[in-house]
Amino acid sequence: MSLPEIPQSLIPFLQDYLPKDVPDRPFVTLTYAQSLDSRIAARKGEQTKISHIETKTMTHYIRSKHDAILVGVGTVLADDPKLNCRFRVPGEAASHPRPIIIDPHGKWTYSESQLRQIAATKQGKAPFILIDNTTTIDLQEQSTLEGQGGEFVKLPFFDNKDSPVKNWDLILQKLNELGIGSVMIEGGAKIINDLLTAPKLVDSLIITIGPTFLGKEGVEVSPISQVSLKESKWWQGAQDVVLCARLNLFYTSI
Ligand SMILES: NC(=O)C1=CN([C@@H]2O[C@H](COP(=O)(O)OP(=O)(O)OC[C@H]3O[C@@H](n4cnc5c(N)ncnc54)[C@H](O)[C@@H]3O)[C@@H](O)[C@H]2O)C=CC1
Ligand SMILES: Nc1nc(O)c(N)c(N[C@@H]2O[C@H](COP(=O)(O)O)[C@@H](O)[C@H]2O)n1
Repeated sequence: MSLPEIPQSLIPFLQDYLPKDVPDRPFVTLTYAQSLDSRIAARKGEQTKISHIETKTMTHYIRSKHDAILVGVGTVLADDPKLNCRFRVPGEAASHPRPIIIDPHGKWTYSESQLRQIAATKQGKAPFILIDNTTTIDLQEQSTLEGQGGEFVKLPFFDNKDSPVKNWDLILQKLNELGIGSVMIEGGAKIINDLLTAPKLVDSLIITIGPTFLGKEGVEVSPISQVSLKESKWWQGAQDVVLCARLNLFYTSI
């Protein structure tokens, strides 16, 4: 499916929040779509459409500006996503980000995924799958993945079981070594909640808010502690609003 043109007013609106060079790690954009009651899915393990076609196109425009797109294993298991870029500038080739999947225990089977089909048909890139050093890799899976240009990448995740931020330092350092200059992090909830409290690691925050309540069974985004934002601004579309902001280093109370 190809997407319609992006609303022209979104281009200047997003400009200051798109990747630039940052020292020693990739530029990090945290971006997702949520309901009015801060849910990103209606139920655990379920994919829920929140974005209007306008803001979906925006997401793909943002994908086109990043070297990589990262999600957790909970998201690939629930959504079986494509993680490619379906936004086209007329006359230009597609600019697909590299999918990065965090799957320390090796729970996801790449060969059965939609991502495999996407890579096989050159509609996107094969992923880099980040697993723990101690996790055994299935040789057939490895051969399928590597044959398409993807990789299993080992990291000592389990050494930092109680410190998601330490793991994020490792992840971003590894992406830097892999030549990734910018990464768009789409979720899911665990990752978003962790990163909302890591202002030193997140350069831009872009949230789409749709006019819906997903209810108490929904997958909630709510960081463990208070988080305040700076440089925030809003865009109003036909259905959704979009917030661009940056994370404040310290919570500022009134
Ligand atoms: N509306 C939206 O924009 C989006 C919605 N979603 C939804 O979110 C839900 C999935 O969210 P979750 O279940 O929270 O899963 P998740 O996608 O955040 O994955 C969590 C898992 O990833 C691994 N992981 C993540 N960070 C790690 C770290 N720093 N170190 C080691 N391992 C790490 C762990 O195995 C963890 O259990 C799905 O229902 C999906 O549809 C996902 C992305 C965007
Ligand atoms: N921007 C946005 N709006 C929604 O309504 C969503 N449910 C999501 N979900 C994210 O997009 C991924 C699906 O990507 P593909 O279309 O398959 O490429 C999904 O895995 C979530 O990360 N995003």
